[in-house]
Parts: sequence; C-alpha cells; structure tokens
Amino acid sequence: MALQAGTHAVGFDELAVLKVLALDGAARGEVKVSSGDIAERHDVSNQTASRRLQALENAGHIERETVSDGQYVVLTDAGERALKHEYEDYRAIFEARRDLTLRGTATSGMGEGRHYISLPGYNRQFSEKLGYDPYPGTFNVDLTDRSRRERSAMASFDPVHIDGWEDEERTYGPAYCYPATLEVPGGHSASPAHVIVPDRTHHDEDQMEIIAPEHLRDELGVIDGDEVIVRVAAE
Ligand SMILES: Cc1cc2nc3c(=O)[nH]c(=O)nc-3n(C[C@H](O)[C@H](O)[C@H](O)COP(=O)(O)O)c2cc1C
Ligand SMILES: Nc1ccn([C@@H]2O[C@H](COP(=O)(O)OP(=O)(O)O)[C@@H](O)[C@H]2O)c(=O)n1
Ligand SMILES: [Mg+2]
Repeated sequence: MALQAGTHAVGFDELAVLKVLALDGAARGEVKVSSGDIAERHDVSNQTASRRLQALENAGHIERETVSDGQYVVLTDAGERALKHEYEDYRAIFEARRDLTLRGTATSGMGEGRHYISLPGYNRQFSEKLGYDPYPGTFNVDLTDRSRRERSAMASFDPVHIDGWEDEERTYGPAYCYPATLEVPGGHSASPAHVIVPDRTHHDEDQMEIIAPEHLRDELGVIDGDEVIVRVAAE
C-alpha cells in the first residue's frame, strides 16, 4: 500500500478524494470544484474536505487555483503516480497470475513413458515447441485427493499442443503440455518442466506425468513415496 508521496504522506481519505478528482477529469486538465461539493460526496464536513484538499496540495499531488466561487484543481504527475500505485495494487489482487499448486508423491508407472517420449514423432515437437529435448520418460506423481480435484482448474490454462501422428503401423494420439515447476518441500526445484497429459493414457486423474530435460529423480533426489509439489503456471 503506497501512502508515501515525497516528504508528505497522504492517507486513504486523501487518496479517495484524489480518485474522485481524477474521475471528474482532473488527471487530464483543470476541473472546477468546491470544497462543499467534495464534502458532500465524501460525507464529511466542509472543513474536513478543505483539509484533505490542502493535504493533497502539500503532498504535491494536486495544484490549485482559487477563484471567487471555488477552485480549479489539476492532478500533478505525482498525483497520477499515486493513483497508479493503487491501480497496480488492485491489479495484483484481481489479475495476478494464479499458479496452481498440486501435491502428491513420486511414484513408478508402467515403464511406458520412456518409449513414448523417445518416439521421433513426439520428440521433434518437444524440441520445437518446448525448447528442450526431454529426458526419455515421464516422472509420475500420485496426486492427493484434493490435488486430483484441483487439477480440473487446468482446463482454463492454455497448453502447448503436441499433435498426434502416425507411422506405418499405428496412430499416436495428441498430448498437452503445461509449463510447470517440480519442487520438493523446503528444498530444491526443477524448471523447466511440463505436465504432460496424453490424450490416450492408461492412467487416471490421480496420476500426473511430468517431463523435463533433466532426470528429475536424480536432480531432486526423490524416490517413490517422497512428497513433491507441482506448480503449474497459469497462462
Ligand atoms: C507423449 C505421449 C504420447 C502418448 N500417446 C499414447 C498413445 O497414442 N496411445 C496410448 O495408448 N498411450 C499413449 N501414451 C500414454 C502411455 O501409454 C501411458 O498412459 C503413460 O504415458 C505411461 O506412463 P508411465 O510409463 O509413466 O506409467 C502417451 C504418452 C505420452 C507421454
Ligand atoms: N524427466 C524425468 C522423466 C522420467 N524420470 C524417471 O525416469 C524413469 C523412466 O520413466 P518412465 O515414464 O518410462 O517410467 P515410469 O514412470 O513408468 O516408472 C522413471 O523412474 C521416472 O520417474 C525422471 O526422473 N525424470
Ligand atoms: Mg512415467
């Protein structure tokens, strides 16, 4: 929360007045106001309204010119910056990227990940679209019940599409890759990494597969049963 402005700090009450002045157009040029009007809109006495305007002027947030029936007010650059700071705070509250944090334990799968990741039809796309050549295999995570439910939030993310393809013998399904970081509690993390969701899979929702350029077990020192945290980056 930015209440500092130069040597004179202004409080929330003054910022509220500053916002209303800006809404009236004082960020673009002079607007005519009276302390009576400001008082009414902020439900305070005339005296309080005058004091707030004075505080804004002292802080260098507005410039004023008094005329017989009121005053002309314009926001200074510092005043605009003070409002922008508020704006950034609200942006952080409402628009912050919300990474999805999922928890589970390291587990061994069916030993098929290695085969699929190594297939040239997929491998070529990983290099092109993810920017790295993945370690041949998928690091499997057995998600907690809660994380298994929460992973549905990934539906709103925008994954990297790995296209399906075919060779002489069969067709291979598409897969979706979500940028992620793999962590061990209170310890190291590995990035880049991606959650990979093959269209055709033998696993249920409670299993999550991760690919990365590194051998994650070695990199993070995990064995089956160890707790891991997957942070899926919101796009
Ligand atoms: C990139 C990729 C593509 C896959 N495509 C297919 C597929 O076309 N058909 C299929 O039956 N399984 C496919 N699988 C899924 C595997 O059969 C299996 O569900 C899983 O990846 C095995 O992982 P695990 O060995 O770690 O247990 C694919 C897996 C990956 C990673
Ligand atoms: N980036 C990766 C990919 C796989 N792995 C591990 O490499 C091995 C081979 O992967 P895989 O998918 O064929 O095997 P399973 O997951 O079926 O056990 C497994 O032990 C994975 O956990 C890893 O440590 N780091
Ligand atoms: Mg695997």
